[in-house]
Amino acid sequence: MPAIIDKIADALHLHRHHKEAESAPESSAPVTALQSSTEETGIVKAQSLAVESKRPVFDNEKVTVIFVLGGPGAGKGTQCANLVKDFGFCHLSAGDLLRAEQNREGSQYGEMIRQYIREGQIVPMEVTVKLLENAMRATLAENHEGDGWADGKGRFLIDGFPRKLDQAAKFDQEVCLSTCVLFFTTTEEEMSKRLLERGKTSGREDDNEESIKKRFLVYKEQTMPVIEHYSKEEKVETIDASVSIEEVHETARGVVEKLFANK
Ligand SMILES: Nc1ncnc2c1ncn2[C@@H]1O[C@H](COP(=O)(O)OP(=O)(O)OP(=O)(O)O)[C@@H](O)[C@H]1O
Ligand SMILES: O=c1ccn([C@@H]2O[C@H](COP(=O)(O)O)[C@@H](O)[C@H]2O)c(=O)[nH]1
Repeated sequence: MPAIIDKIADALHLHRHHKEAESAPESSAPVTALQSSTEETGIVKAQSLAVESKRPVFDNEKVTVIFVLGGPGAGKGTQCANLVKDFGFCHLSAGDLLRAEQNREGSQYGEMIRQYIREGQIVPMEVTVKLLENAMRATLAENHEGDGWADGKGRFLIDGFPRKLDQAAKFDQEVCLSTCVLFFTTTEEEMSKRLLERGKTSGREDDNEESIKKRFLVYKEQTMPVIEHYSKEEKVETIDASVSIEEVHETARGVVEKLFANK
């Protein structure tokens, strides 16, 4: 394991394979209780102390995870916001969680995250997967109201993740087996135009020409293999994102409706 990853894993207590009992598949071996750290927010918010186990933290029979992928600026965040209104999902953007951690006072990962994001590179998966797991746990503990949230159930749109094959494997095996991938596609030219327009007001350090080029390259080299992987498992729903926001939304809503109808 490279030194930086090892250091992060140590800080997150990942070498101990902590797991919690809540929402885990019933057939698995019993585990001991959850212990929360004193920290209110951030990566180490809720660490669990449990016996070694390889099962996912959340049971995919109860917790639905839909990954949302597509190139930078394809419109993932925009469509997630629409699907939240339609279906009561909890929308978790991996990029937003990383930016929040980057800006969290006292975070030991802040500077590292900033550098990765500026370069369009993928932050070491231990950090991102732990942020997602913590956010899911916190949401499930909130007693969220609405369809799909009774009796320990939940439904999540995980936006901009997994960006790399190793993240996909880690999340599916250790956090929750994903149900499907919504894959938004359009041309690089269109994505670039949208990002540069967004960059006029977003304040994002990576909405500039230089970072955008790097993000496209990382997307092609590292994220496309994730799409190919899930395509082989017949989990990918490809949605044309070149049309208007409303038209993309109609298609996306139809896809999710079908998915829930068959669940
Ligand atoms: N179908 C569309 N037509 C035109 N503009 C769009 C469309 N969808 C999204 N946009 C605009 O494009 C920009 C990028 O959209 P959005 O932030 O949803 O993309 P994203 O895929 O989440 O980006 P990133 O990967 O960088 O997080 C936003 O300014 C949004 O308003
Ligand atoms: O799983 C992830 C997701 C994102 N990143 C980094 O964040 C930026 C911005 O992501 P957006 O989805 O566009 O908000 C991305 O370019 C990566 O640097 C990551 O490392 N891992």
